Amino acid sequence: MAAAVEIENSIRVDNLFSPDEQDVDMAAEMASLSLKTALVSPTSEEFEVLSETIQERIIEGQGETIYEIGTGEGGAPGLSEEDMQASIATLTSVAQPQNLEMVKLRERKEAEGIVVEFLLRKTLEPEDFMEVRVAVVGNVDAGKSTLLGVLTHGELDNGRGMARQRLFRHKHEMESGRTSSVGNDILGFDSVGKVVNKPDHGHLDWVKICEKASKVVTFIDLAGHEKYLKTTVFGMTGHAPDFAMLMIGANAGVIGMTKEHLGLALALSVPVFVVVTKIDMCPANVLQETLKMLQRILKSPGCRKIPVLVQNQDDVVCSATNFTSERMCPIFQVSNVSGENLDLLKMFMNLLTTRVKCHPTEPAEFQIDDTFSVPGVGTVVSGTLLQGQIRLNDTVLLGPDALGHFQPIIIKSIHRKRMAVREVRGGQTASFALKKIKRSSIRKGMVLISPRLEPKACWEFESEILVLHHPTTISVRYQAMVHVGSVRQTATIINMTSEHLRTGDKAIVRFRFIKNPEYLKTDMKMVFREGRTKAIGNISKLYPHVSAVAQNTRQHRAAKKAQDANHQSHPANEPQKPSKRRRSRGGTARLPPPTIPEQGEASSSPSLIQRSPPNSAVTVAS
Ligand SMILES: Nc1nc2c(ncn2[C@@H]2O[C@H](COP(=O)(O)OP(=O)(O)OP(=O)(O)O)[C@@H](O)[C@H]2O)c(=O)[nH]1
Repeated sequence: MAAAVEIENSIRVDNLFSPDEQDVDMAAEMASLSLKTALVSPTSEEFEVLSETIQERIIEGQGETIYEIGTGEGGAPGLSEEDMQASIATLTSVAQPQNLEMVKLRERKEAEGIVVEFLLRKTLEPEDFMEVRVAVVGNVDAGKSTLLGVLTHGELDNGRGMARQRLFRHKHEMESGRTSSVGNDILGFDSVGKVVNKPDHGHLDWVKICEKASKVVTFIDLAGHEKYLKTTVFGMTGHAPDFAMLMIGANAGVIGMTKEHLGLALALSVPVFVVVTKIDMCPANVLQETLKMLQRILKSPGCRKIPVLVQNQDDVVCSATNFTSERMCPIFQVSNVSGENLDLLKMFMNLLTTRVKCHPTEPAEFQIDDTFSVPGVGTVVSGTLLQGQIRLNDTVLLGPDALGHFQPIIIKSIHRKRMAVREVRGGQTASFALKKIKRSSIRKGMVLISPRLEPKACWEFESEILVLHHPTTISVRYQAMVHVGSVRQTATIINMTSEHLRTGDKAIVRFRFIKNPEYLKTDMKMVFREGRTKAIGNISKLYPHVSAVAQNTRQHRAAKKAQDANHQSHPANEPQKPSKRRRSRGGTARLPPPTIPEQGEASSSPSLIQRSPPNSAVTVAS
């Protein structure tokens, strides 16, 4: 018996300290894969490991990856023509059984031969496609709507607003030539990166695009005019863009709302690329001036970006593959009239991948950015699935309502870009038809959420904020609009770590929503604004809403008593009751108006990113 134990133990010890043969083999195969000649003539085991590695990379890249041949250990980069052909043949035999299309992106000469990069992209089912969301921002007349018209409809502009006509949604937009609402346009790429948009008499069939596409880029076209800034902020927070495309007219340069929009993208940590338009009508010296100014702003301590002028396909591959790092800022120079460099921009968009990493096992979380009542279908909500997966007939929780409650609801049907599908994954936008619910009981900012998350709504939250601009000072009881995800609601400052806040000041501030409790999470980015007053922040603490029943427990009464005693010295921190006069008028409970009147709202006041302390993420020397 004792001997048996000894033997058993010795086996265990052996196992612990010396890897078994299989592990040794595996390690050797992995090591051989890092050689630059790994694909020239792999053994069957090495081939197996290569297949698995590529499969993992495709899953990680949500359907695609870029593979470089000719670099690695074993000497200076580059392979002979013969070795390169053998390597490409190996990669092809790995790709084919996995249903991967191979597209050569670029080839370069190195010290010992050539290096080639391939895009490997999975051919998806007709009802599936990868998704990337790009928010389009920039000053009025920068050419935003025109560029989207040209990209999505494949016809150049005439310089007098022809291309944008296809995108305007309202009569007043047709007449004024100005975008006023958040618009969506899509550009589909097939598995080899060709554009699949084929307008039929000027009309785009989204379902056809999605069926043919492996990747669909959704443009969130945001208004350039200052009076629509509220809509623009909502587009940047509520539509969860992966990237922001900042458009600048070459002639006009960095003017008006350009810095404001750049600052917004920086504040929300959305990677930015710049498109300078109208190069066909801009004198060379003016274009140089615009580029110089732009580069100076991007490199300034507040932005700390690395501007990269994209001039050829090499630059495109290089900037697209490094773009997810927020530091890099590719700059394109295009003309919507002559079409110059539009192919580079399209190639870049084809290579972008969503920043949301999807783990289907995570509990679902969907933020609602719009609601509809569709005849014959019923109530429909649209928005973005931030994590997890939602399938047809799933039961999810909808909320919070005015009392902070969430109610179970069944998903009746799902559309992605107007196409009926059976499921949605994290990072994708969708519309859901919901069973047994009136549209009027749903508001933007509500969520559909997995019951596993046991969601709680909150009236109050704490945020570390930085004031980007305020003409005077902000104090307790100040009210302004809070934007967090698709939540857009006025909130009141009920206390903060400083007595007053001026432009450039930082503080921890406790807010209270005035109308409804909301579903929030810590670390969400928020924008707090009223007119030109703006602050940005990171939510650091939530005060979950406690229902009336729960509030009546003995512990809660005791806690409340203690809190009341505390608040006696700070009456301003009390949640407010409506005044008698308001109650008699049937008014809702609101806190008094801001103590600081809005002054000096002249258009010359500093922009969002002009004044903030050094090292803050958004200080830009103008
Ligand atoms: N010559 C030339 N004209 C252009 C180019 N791009 C746009 N335009 C013209 O510039 C004008 C303004 O373009 P829009 O696309 O409406 O500008 P926008 O940025 O969408 O403006 P808002 O919707 O108000 O924010 C139109 O008359 C376009 O025809 C270009 O590359 N070259």
